[in-house]
Amino acid sequence: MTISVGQPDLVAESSDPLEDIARRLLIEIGEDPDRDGLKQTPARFARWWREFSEYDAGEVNTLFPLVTQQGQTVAVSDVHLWSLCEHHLLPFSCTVTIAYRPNGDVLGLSKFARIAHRHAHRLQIQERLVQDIAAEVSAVSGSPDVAVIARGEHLCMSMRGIRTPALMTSSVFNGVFDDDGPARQELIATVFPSRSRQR
Ligand SMILES: Nc1nc2c(ncn2[C@@H]2O[C@H](COP(=O)(O)OP(=O)(O)OP(=O)(O)O)[C@@H](O)[C@H]2O)c(=O)[nH]1
Ligand SMILES: [Zn+2]
Repeated sequence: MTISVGQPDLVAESSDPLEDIARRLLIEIGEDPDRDGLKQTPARFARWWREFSEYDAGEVNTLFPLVTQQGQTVAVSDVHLWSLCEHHLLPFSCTVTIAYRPNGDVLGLSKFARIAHRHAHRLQIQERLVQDIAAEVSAVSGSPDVAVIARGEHLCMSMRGIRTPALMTSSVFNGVFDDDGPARQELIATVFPSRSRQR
């Protein structure tokens, strides 16, 4: 039997593959996974990845019969999300506005955040995040008139690489919001009043 002295053992004692990956990562970056501060880190790493990837946003199908007049725009703004960029597995944070024109029924307010979190809790790029949110709001509400606008900061750009914090805006305008007509202008004026004054 060969005993290596001073080298942490690559083979983890746990049977959890995520813990094994964390242990290997710590060794690869020159750390000792057996030192006191790091002993529990592989288990925490495994819990965090499961918390992220097995996130359950709950039910979103609560619709109420429409009691307001047709043609009303409903916007839920400043929904704050965290997601992970699929290129570097680093976090990006987004502030999202979701708007729609109810088509017979209205969707419960909290359901917009549930939908948004569901799509943020997977490896994403910001352009696809807004598309995915818009598609689910349309599918659940039965309305083709949906707009989603996100502003995000990506740590893969802020803390590594070019190391330049910046804000990225991505948007989807479907149905009545598609052309730059009154519906879109009303939405921008309501949710981003300072920006609409600059037009
Ligand atoms: N369009 C878009 N790009 C993203 C998003 N998240 C990260 N990126 C970019 O994805 C690109 C990946 O580029 P690559 O050249 O393959 O990777 P890299 O060598 O690490 O690039 P740098 O970040 O420039 O160092 C980078 O420009 C990132 O800024 C996103 O949500 N949308
Ligand atoms: Zn990235």
